Formats: sequence, C-alpha cells, structure tokens
Amino acid sequence: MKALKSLNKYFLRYKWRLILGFFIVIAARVFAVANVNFIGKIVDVVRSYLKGDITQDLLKSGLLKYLLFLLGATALSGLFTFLMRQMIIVVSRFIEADLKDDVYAQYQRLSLGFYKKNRTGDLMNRISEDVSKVRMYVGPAIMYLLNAIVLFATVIPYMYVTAPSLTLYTLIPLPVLSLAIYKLSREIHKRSTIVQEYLSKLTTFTQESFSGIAVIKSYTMEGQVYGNFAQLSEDSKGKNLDLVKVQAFFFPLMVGLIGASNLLVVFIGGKQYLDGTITELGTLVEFIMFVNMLTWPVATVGWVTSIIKAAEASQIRINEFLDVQPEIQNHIEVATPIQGDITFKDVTFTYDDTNITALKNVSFEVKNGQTLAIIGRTGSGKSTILELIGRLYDVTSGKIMVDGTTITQVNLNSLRSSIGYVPQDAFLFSDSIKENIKFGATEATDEEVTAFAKAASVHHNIIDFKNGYDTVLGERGITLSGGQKQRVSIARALIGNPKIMLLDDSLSAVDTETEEEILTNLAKIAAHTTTIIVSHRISSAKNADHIIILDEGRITQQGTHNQLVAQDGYYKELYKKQMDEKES
Ligand SMILES: Nc1ncnc2c1ncn2[C@@H]1O[C@H](COP(=O)(O)OP(=O)(O)OP(=O)(O)O)[C@@H](O)[C@H]1O
Repeated sequence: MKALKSLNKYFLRYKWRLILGFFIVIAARVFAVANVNFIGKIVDVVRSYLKGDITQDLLKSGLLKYLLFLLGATALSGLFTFLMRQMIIVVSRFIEADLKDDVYAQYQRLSLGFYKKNRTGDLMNRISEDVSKVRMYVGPAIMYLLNAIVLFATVIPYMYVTAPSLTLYTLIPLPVLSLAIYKLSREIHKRSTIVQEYLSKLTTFTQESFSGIAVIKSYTMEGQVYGNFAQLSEDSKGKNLDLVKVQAFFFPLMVGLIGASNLLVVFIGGKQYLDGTITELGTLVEFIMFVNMLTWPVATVGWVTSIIKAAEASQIRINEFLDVQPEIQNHIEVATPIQGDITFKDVTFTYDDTNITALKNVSFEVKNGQTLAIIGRTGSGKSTILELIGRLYDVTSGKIMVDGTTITQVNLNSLRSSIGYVPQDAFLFSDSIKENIKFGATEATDEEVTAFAKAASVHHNIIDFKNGYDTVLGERGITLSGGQKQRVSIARALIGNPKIMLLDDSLSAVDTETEEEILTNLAKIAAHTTTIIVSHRISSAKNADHIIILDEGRITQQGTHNQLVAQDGYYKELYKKQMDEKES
C-alpha cells in the first residue's frame, strides 16, 4: 500500500467531491435499505389482513402508504446511486488524466540516456496500462468498497436487531464467497496479464510487418510471415481460452453461494417462524432481499482486494519513472544569451549503457560565425560531438565551453533553443510540410516558411505536390524521399534563426550540385551562425574554416582543406577516392 500513498496528493486535489461522494454513498444505501424495509412492511400488512387482524380499509391505506414510501425510496436510492458514480468515477477520470499528464511531463524532462535504456513499449505501457489499473483503484475500487462498508454498517445491525440468530446463519457463507472471489480475481488478473502480453506481441508483430511490407514482398516472405503470425495468434487464442475458463466460474460461484444463503434463510428462518422466534413473515422476505443485496458488496471485497494489489504493482512501476532524476540538469535559472563560440578541451565521453568510449581527449575551437567540418569513418564519434554540444549527454571528463563559459553553467533552455540541429535520420511528424518546417518556430509566417524552404533547396519539390506546403506527411500522407526529408529538416533548423547549426550527415542523400547550392545558401544566411558539419563527403567539408578528422574517438588530423590535402592521411585518401569517383 506504500506506493499508493503517492496518489494522496491527487485525492487532496479533489477532496470536496470525494467527501460529497462519501455522503452520497451513505444516502444511496440508506434508501436502498429503506426499500427492503417497506417491502417487509407490505408483506406484514397483507399477512395481518389475511389473519383478519385488520380491515380492508386499513389494508388499502396501509398498502398505499408503503407503496408510496417504496416509490419515493426507490427513486431517491436511484438518484443517489447515479450521483455516487458522478462523484467518485468522475474524480477517478480526473485523477487518471492528471496522472497521465504528470507521467508525460516527467518523460519529457528525462534525458536521452533514459530513452536508450528503456523500451518504447514499456514507456507507453506505463502511461496507458498502468495508469488505467491505478484508475480502477482510485474510482471503482474505492466506490465499491465504500458502498460495501456503508451497506454492511447499515444492513447487518438492522438484520441483527430484527432476528439475531438468523442473521448469524445467513451471513456464514458470505466470507467464503469473499475469499473465493478474491482467489478467482487474482487468477483472472494473472491470466489477463498474459493475454495482454500476447495482445501487445500481436500488435507489435503486425505493426512491424506493415512497416516492413516492402521488404517482405520483395523477398517473397509472405508465407513465412503469415505462418509466424498464425502461430502467435494461435498461442494468443490459447491464453484467451485459459482466461475464459476461470472467468466462467465467477457468476456460478456467486449464484451458488447466494443460493446457499437463501436456502439457509428459508430453512432456518422458516423453522424460526414456525416455532415463533420470528413473529413477522415480512422478516423472512426482508432477509432474502438483504442476502441478495449483500452478495455483490461481499464479492466486491474480494474483487477490490485484487484490484488494489494490481494497482499497487502498477503504481510501483509508475513511481519508478516518476522518481528518476534527469541526468541532464539545468543549473542556471536565468536565460543566457548565446553567441556561438564553442570550445572542446580534452573531452572524453563514455556511453553509460554500452561502456563505449566514443570520444577520447578531443580538443578544438570554433568561433562565432565559423564553419567546422568533422570527417571520419563510421562509428568514429562524430555524432557524439554534436550530441554533447546540445547537452543531450554530459562529458565524462574534460570541458566543453560555450562563449567561454562551461556548458553546464549555461541555461539549458537558452543553449538548446539557440541550436538548429539536423539529426542523421531526419524525423518528420505526421503533419503538413508547413507545420513540420515551423516546428520550433510556431510564430513563423508563410513567407518565412517559403524563404527557408528555398534556402534548403526544397521549395521547388514542395510546390510540385498537389497541396504544396499543406501536403500531409507520414502514414496516411505522402512519403518524402530521403533527400527531401533532409532538406525539410534543414529548413526547420534554419527558421529558428539558430546561433549554432549542427548538421549531422544531413546532405548525404542529396546530389553534389544541390549540396553545393545549400552550402552556399547557408554561408549567406548563416554568416553569423557557428556551423558544424558532420560528413563523409569532402565536398561538404572543403569550404569549412577548419576541418577535424576523427578516428576511433581521437582527432588524428586537423586543418583547412588545403592543408589536409597536402598531408598524407585519411583526408587525402578520401579526397583522392572521391575525386576518382567523380571523374569516372
Ligand atoms: N546512444 C548510444 N549509446 C551507446 N553507444 C552509442 C550510442 N550512440 C553511439 N554509440 C557508440 O559510440 C560510438 C560513436 O558513435 P557515433 O554515432 O558518434 O559515430 P559517428 O562517427 O557519428 O558514426 P556514423 O558516421 O556511422 O554516424 C560508436 O561505437 C557507437 O556504437
């Protein structure tokens, strides 16, 4: 129960509704008990008339009175039951939404490393599955438990006062029912968790095969993939059947145990009526109704216990993420204006999860407005340099300085908002091209969108689409080519007017003429922007003010294009190779 304590702050937020809900539950149950009492009274009036104790007129007036009471109590009990759900279930939906918002906000605060360590499916489950299990506790479980407590507190004393020994006999089967339902609910919960797992396996499988449909078709793997799906589906069916089997016990068990209680009422109550222990026949009718009325709340005690256990397990999982502190912390509250000078001093960086040391004693400097190109084999640490500049990670040792200040002493938001980052795989949202370009600059005008799309040499492609800038991308929209995606992504980075532009192999999918065009435009627009270009191509690097060559995380060569082609080394080899390719 300790984990569930973290929900108290949400309960406090909606305390008035909950308190009102509590009184409404009491009112609803009191009127429900009154209903039974009036039915008992009606039976007694009829019985007295049949015995000749009262006249027909008294019978009529008695019946009318109790029927009207019955009607009133039924209507009020119905109204309060409705209000009870309105209060408590509505609060549970509020808390569910708040909890989802809080989990989502926490996810956004967490650093990139967190996303590398945890699987997306797991992150999604905590915000959907786990939160809805917690909601079952916050809403239905609390409501039914309250309902049961109020009902026990009103019905059992009433029964006891009316017929003490009969009360004891009729209540005997109820704890057995509660325990049996608890055991059954636990089993149902266990099996439905397995069913859920299979459901998500099926979803992942289908999603992946639809995404990879082109590969499946071109390798004519339809048959095999179908076979895998059919097997998974068969296993899932088996798990569903296992679940259905235990679920099928639920109602028979309840009906059986109610039946046993009813039998006891009729048998023992009948005997007590005959020997005069119970004087009114109406008491027997009331008892049968009470037993039926108590059955569901008794069953809910078992059911609610299993819901609370499941909610606790889910809340533990949610808290695990809510308690994680972002690895990257902002230490400076006030905004820091950024000019764009970047200095690396002996920077070494090791990725926590793989223990790979991606950078080893890297030192360089780029001044505001200059262009630095980083060239190197795959896996040599180029992207890592860009990630460190954006503080997606913090260095293991050494120092990065921005405008002469250690990067950790710069306001994180100022730093990131002054960077235009074009990652290696340009990610575009399922939205229009215009909205994708405006992503980081929502206030930008249509003219600005067009101007930056022109600078990124993608305008002419966009206007060729039927809907131009309003063309929707993504699953239900158009698919852009790799080069088009890269260029839309460059336009997105430029529109934010960044002080630092980071291009991570962002021109790899465009031809060399377009590359040239974009780089010339960049040099014009971004004259006061520090630009770092990561590339495998000499053509992207040759005009840079400074070029560094990385190999296995170390800088092996550096200088200008002319200096580097004059030295033996990786740059010269690459230059020769790419010149030969161009000529052939
Ligand atoms: N998020 C990560 N977690 C763990 N290890 C990583 C991560 N990202 C990169 N690495 C490792 O760090 C090393 C440097 O990777 P990096 O992506 O910086 O290389 P790169 O030079 O940009 O390569 P490429 O040219 O292929 O993009 C590689 O060995 C890589 O496997």
